[in-house]
Amino acid sequence: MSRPRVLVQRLAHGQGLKLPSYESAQAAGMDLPAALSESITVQPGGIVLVPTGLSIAIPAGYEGQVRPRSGLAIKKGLTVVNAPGTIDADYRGEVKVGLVNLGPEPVEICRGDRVAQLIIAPVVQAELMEAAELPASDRGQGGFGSTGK
Ligand SMILES: O=c1ccn([C@H]2C[C@H](O)[C@@H](COP(=O)(O)OP(=O)(O)OP(=O)(O)O)O2)c(=O)[nH]1
Ligand SMILES: [Mg+2]
Repeated sequence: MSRPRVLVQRLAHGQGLKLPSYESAQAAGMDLPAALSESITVQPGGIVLVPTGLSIAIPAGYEGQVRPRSGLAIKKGLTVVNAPGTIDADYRGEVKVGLVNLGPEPVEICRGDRVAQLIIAPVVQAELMEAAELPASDRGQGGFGSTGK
């Protein structure tokens, strides 16, 4: 499968940091670095918006998803507060990572730490068509556990 080309611009405060890359042959995500000038500590329950020092241009028909790294989430409780974050193809601002500390201890984040991962995925834009009635289905209005445990 051909790879969509994503342009990446390193911002001034991202200079010197490693560009995100796929760390294994079939990795789905590229880790995003924290482009902090100095370390920060996220208190339990605290939310921080972490710069990556990167702006990207994703081709039309794709999106970026900012997802947690499982190691950080499971070991420390540090996860993406709006997971999965959405990077629109037409967004040219800095990619930022919203993190929340769900763990019991403060978590320190240092410059260069890989705090989340970026997935490039195809998207479709639908056409909404207003209708007075919807076509019947077997499920109907059943949901929220209607099929049992
Ligand atoms: O984790 C994220 C989520 C979003 N963004 C950037 C890229 C995205 O294209 C833009 C808008 O995101 P979203 O649509 O989720 O936020 P919004 O609150 O709806 O803002 P807007 O009104 O600007 O769309 O913010 C990030 O850098 N990181
Ligand atoms: Mg939006």
